[in-house]
Amino acid sequence: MHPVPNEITQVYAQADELYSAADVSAAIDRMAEAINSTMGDRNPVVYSVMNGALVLTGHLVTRLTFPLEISYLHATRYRNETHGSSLDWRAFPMQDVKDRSVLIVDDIYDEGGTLAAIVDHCHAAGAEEVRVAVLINKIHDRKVRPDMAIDYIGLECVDRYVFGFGMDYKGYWRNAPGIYAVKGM
Ligand SMILES: O=P(O)(O)OC[C@H]1O[C@H](OP(=O)(O)OP(=O)(O)O)[C@H](O)[C@@H]1O
Ligand SMILES: Nc1nc2[nH]cnc2c(=O)[nH]1
Repeated sequence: MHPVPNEITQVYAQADELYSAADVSAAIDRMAEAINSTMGDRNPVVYSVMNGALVLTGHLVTRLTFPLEISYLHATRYRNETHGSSLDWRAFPMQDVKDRSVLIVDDIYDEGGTLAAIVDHCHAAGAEEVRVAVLINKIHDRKVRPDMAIDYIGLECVDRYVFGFGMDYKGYWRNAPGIYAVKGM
Protein backbone atom coordinates (compact mmCIF):
# COMPACT_ATOMS: atom_id res chain seq x y z
CA MET A 1 0.00 0.00 0.00
CA HIS A 2 1.22 3.49 -0.85
CA PRO A 3 1.33 5.46 2.43
CA VAL A 4 -0.42 8.85 2.65
CA PRO A 5 2.22 11.50 3.40
CA ASN A 6 1.86 12.95 6.91
CA GLU A 7 1.65 16.44 5.46
CA ILE A 8 -1.54 15.52 3.62
CA THR A 9 -3.31 14.30 6.75
CA GLN A 10 -2.09 17.31 8.73
CA VAL A 11 -3.13 19.90 6.20
CA TYR A 12 -6.82 18.93 6.39
CA ALA A 13 -6.77 18.58 10.16
CA GLN A 14 -5.27 22.07 10.58
CA ALA A 15 -7.10 23.92 7.78
CA ASP A 16 -9.56 26.76 8.33
CA GLU A 17 -13.03 26.00 7.01
CA LEU A 18 -14.10 28.96 4.87
CA TYR A 19 -17.34 27.42 3.64
CA SER A 20 -19.21 24.34 4.83
CA ALA A 21 -20.71 21.73 2.52
CA ALA A 22 -24.11 23.38 3.08
CA ASP A 23 -22.70 26.78 2.10
CA VAL A 24 -21.29 25.29 -1.11
CA SER A 25 -24.56 23.56 -1.93
CA ALA A 26 -26.52 26.80 -1.47
CA ALA A 27 -24.02 28.64 -3.69
CA ILE A 28 -24.43 26.05 -6.45
CA ASP A 29 -28.22 26.41 -6.15
CA ARG A 30 -27.85 30.16 -6.77
CA MET A 31 -25.48 29.63 -9.70
CA ALA A 32 -27.86 27.13 -11.28
CA GLU A 33 -30.81 29.47 -10.87
CA ALA A 34 -28.90 32.25 -12.65
CA ILE A 35 -27.76 29.91 -15.44
CA ASN A 36 -31.26 28.47 -15.89
CA SER A 37 -32.72 31.92 -16.28
CA THR A 38 -30.09 33.22 -18.73
CA MET A 39 -28.99 30.20 -20.80
CA GLY A 40 -32.13 28.09 -21.01
CA ASP A 41 -32.61 28.79 -24.71
CA ARG A 42 -28.93 28.54 -25.74
CA ASN A 43 -28.37 24.79 -26.26
CA PRO A 44 -24.81 25.20 -24.90
CA VAL A 45 -21.77 23.01 -24.74
CA VAL A 46 -20.73 22.90 -21.08
CA TYR A 47 -16.96 22.57 -20.78
CA SER A 48 -15.63 21.24 -17.48
CA VAL A 49 -12.02 22.28 -16.84
CA MET A 50 -10.24 19.21 -15.52
CA ASN A 51 -9.33 18.35 -12.89
CA GLY A 52 -10.60 21.00 -10.53
CA ALA A 53 -14.06 21.42 -12.03
CA LEU A 54 -14.91 17.72 -11.89
CA VAL A 55 -16.85 17.91 -8.63
CA LEU A 56 -18.58 21.24 -9.30
CA THR A 57 -19.65 20.23 -12.79
CA GLY A 58 -21.41 17.11 -11.57
CA HIS A 59 -23.32 19.03 -8.92
CA LEU A 60 -24.11 21.98 -11.16
CA VAL A 61 -25.39 20.21 -14.26
CA THR A 62 -27.92 18.14 -12.33
CA ARG A 63 -29.50 21.46 -11.30
CA LEU A 64 -29.70 22.74 -14.88
CA THR A 65 -33.12 22.13 -16.36
CA PHE A 66 -32.58 22.70 -20.09
CA PRO A 67 -30.93 20.72 -22.92
CA LEU A 68 -27.14 20.92 -22.98
CA GLU A 69 -24.10 18.91 -23.98
CA ILE A 70 -21.22 18.19 -21.63
CA SER A 71 -17.58 17.99 -22.57
CA TYR A 72 -14.24 18.51 -20.87
CA LEU A 73 -10.85 20.01 -21.44
CA HIS A 74 -7.74 19.71 -19.35
CA ALA A 75 -5.51 22.68 -18.77
CA THR A 76 -3.28 23.08 -15.74
CA ARG A 77 -1.16 25.94 -14.50
CA TYR A 78 -0.40 24.57 -11.04
CA ARG A 79 0.32 20.88 -11.79
CA ASN A 80 -0.66 19.83 -8.25
CA GLU A 81 1.65 22.49 -6.81
CA THR A 82 0.58 25.55 -4.81
CA HIS A 83 2.09 28.10 -7.23
CA GLY A 84 1.05 28.57 -10.84
CA SER A 85 3.31 28.75 -13.87
CA SER A 86 2.75 28.50 -17.62
CA LEU A 87 -0.44 26.85 -18.87
CA ASP A 88 -0.06 23.21 -19.83
CA TRP A 89 -2.83 22.03 -22.21
CA ARG A 90 -3.32 18.31 -21.60
CA ALA A 91 -6.58 17.88 -23.53
CA PHE A 92 -7.85 20.46 -25.97
CA PRO A 93 -11.60 21.01 -26.30
CA MET A 94 -12.83 18.28 -28.65
CA GLN A 95 -16.45 19.25 -29.22
CA ASP A 96 -16.99 21.56 -32.21
CA VAL A 97 -18.00 24.92 -30.72
CA LYS A 98 -18.38 26.83 -33.99
CA ASP A 99 -21.48 29.04 -33.71
CA ARG A 100 -22.30 27.43 -30.36
CA SER A 101 -22.93 28.90 -26.98
CA VAL A 102 -20.27 27.69 -24.55
CA LEU A 103 -20.36 27.58 -20.77
CA ILE A 104 -16.94 27.09 -19.18
CA VAL A 105 -17.14 25.61 -15.67
CA ASP A 106 -14.15 25.89 -13.35
CA ASP A 107 -13.60 25.60 -9.64
CA ILE A 108 -11.64 28.79 -9.00
CA TYR A 109 -10.88 32.11 -10.65
CA ASP A 110 -7.59 33.09 -9.09
CA GLU A 111 -5.15 35.09 -11.26
CA GLY A 112 -7.20 34.13 -14.28
CA GLY A 113 -4.49 32.93 -16.65
CA THR A 114 -6.22 29.58 -17.06
CA LEU A 115 -9.66 30.98 -17.86
CA ALA A 116 -8.29 33.72 -20.13
CA ALA A 117 -6.54 31.12 -22.30
CA ILE A 118 -9.62 28.87 -22.42
CA VAL A 119 -11.99 31.73 -23.29
CA ASP A 120 -9.61 32.90 -26.04
CA HIS A 121 -9.39 29.35 -27.39
CA CYS A 122 -13.19 29.02 -27.59
CA HIS A 123 -13.56 32.37 -29.34
CA ALA A 124 -10.81 31.44 -31.81
CA ALA A 125 -12.67 28.16 -32.46
CA GLY A 126 -15.72 30.17 -33.55
CA ALA A 127 -17.97 30.03 -30.50
CA GLU A 128 -20.92 32.42 -30.74
CA GLU A 129 -20.69 33.26 -27.06
CA VAL A 130 -18.53 32.09 -24.17
CA ARG A 131 -19.77 32.34 -20.61
CA VAL A 132 -17.88 31.38 -17.49
CA ALA A 133 -19.06 29.89 -14.20
CA VAL A 134 -16.78 29.46 -11.19
CA LEU A 135 -17.46 28.26 -7.68
CA ILE A 136 -14.85 30.56 -6.10
CA ASN A 137 -13.54 34.00 -6.99
CA LYS A 138 -10.36 34.72 -5.04
CA ILE A 139 -10.18 38.38 -4.07
CA HIS A 140 -6.87 40.18 -4.82
CA ASP A 141 -5.46 42.66 -7.32
CA ARG A 142 -3.38 40.21 -9.40
CA LYS A 143 -6.02 39.30 -12.03
CA VAL A 144 -4.19 39.00 -15.37
CA ARG A 145 -7.23 40.30 -17.29
CA PRO A 146 -9.20 42.36 -14.79
CA ASP A 147 -11.97 43.13 -17.29
CA MET A 148 -12.64 39.45 -18.12
CA ALA A 149 -16.33 38.69 -17.63
CA ILE A 150 -17.04 35.97 -15.09
CA ASP A 151 -20.74 35.47 -15.54
CA TYR A 152 -21.63 33.21 -12.63
CA ILE A 153 -19.75 33.23 -9.31
CA GLY A 154 -20.70 31.00 -6.40
CA LEU A 155 -18.60 32.36 -3.54
CA GLU A 156 -15.71 34.73 -2.92
CA CYS A 157 -12.68 33.92 -0.84
CA VAL A 158 -9.74 35.64 0.76
CA ASP A 159 -6.28 35.57 -0.80
CA ARG A 160 -5.17 32.22 0.64
CA TYR A 161 -4.47 28.81 -0.87
CA VAL A 162 -7.71 26.84 -0.70
CA PHE A 163 -8.75 23.26 -1.32
CA GLY A 164 -11.87 21.09 -1.29
CA PHE A 165 -14.85 20.55 -3.61
CA GLY A 166 -12.56 19.72 -6.52
CA MET A 167 -9.58 21.87 -5.56
CA ASP A 168 -6.46 20.05 -4.47
CA TYR A 169 -3.68 20.38 -2.00
CA LYS A 170 -0.73 18.70 -3.73
CA GLY A 171 -3.11 16.39 -5.58
CA TYR A 172 -5.16 15.47 -2.48
CA TRP A 173 -8.41 16.54 -0.82
CA ARG A 174 -10.35 17.33 -3.97
CA ASN A 175 -12.92 15.14 -2.23
CA ALA A 176 -13.24 17.40 0.84
CA PRO A 177 -16.89 18.55 1.01
CA GLY A 178 -16.43 22.26 1.80
CA ILE A 179 -13.83 24.94 1.07
CA TYR A 180 -10.77 25.10 3.33
CA ALA A 181 -7.74 27.39 3.55
CA VAL A 182 -4.33 25.87 4.23
CA LYS A 183 -2.92 26.98 7.55
CA GLY A 184 -0.23 29.61 7.00
CA MET A 185 -0.94 30.00 3.27
O1 LIG B 1 -6.85 31.62 -12.16
P1 LIG B 1 -5.58 30.82 -12.21
O2 LIG B 1 -4.50 31.46 -11.36
O3 LIG B 1 -5.12 30.49 -13.58
O4 LIG B 1 -5.89 29.46 -11.43
C1 LIG B 1 -7.08 28.78 -11.59
C2 LIG B 1 -6.86 27.39 -12.12
O5 LIG B 1 -6.00 26.69 -11.22
C3 LIG B 1 -6.58 25.43 -10.93
O6 LIG B 1 -6.16 24.47 -11.86
P2 LIG B 1 -4.77 23.71 -11.70
O7 LIG B 1 -3.77 24.30 -12.64
O8 LIG B 1 -4.38 23.66 -10.25
O9 LIG B 1 -5.11 22.28 -12.22
P3 LIG B 1 -6.24 21.29 -11.62
O10 LIG B 1 -7.56 21.79 -12.16
O11 LIG B 1 -5.87 19.95 -12.17
O12 LIG B 1 -6.19 21.35 -10.12
C4 LIG B 1 -8.07 25.67 -11.04
O13 LIG B 1 -8.75 24.45 -11.31
C5 LIG B 1 -8.17 26.65 -12.17
O14 LIG B 1 -8.32 26.00 -13.43
N1 LIG C 1 -6.32 24.10 -5.09
C1 LIG C 1 -6.15 25.34 -5.54
N2 LIG C 1 -5.91 25.55 -6.83
C2 LIG C 1 -5.75 26.83 -7.20
N3 LIG C 1 -5.50 27.33 -8.43
C3 LIG C 1 -5.42 28.65 -8.30
N4 LIG C 1 -5.59 29.04 -7.03
C4 LIG C 1 -5.80 27.91 -6.33
C5 LIG C 1 -6.06 27.68 -4.93
O1 LIG C 1 -6.13 28.55 -4.08
N5 LIG C 1 -6.23 26.36 -4.62
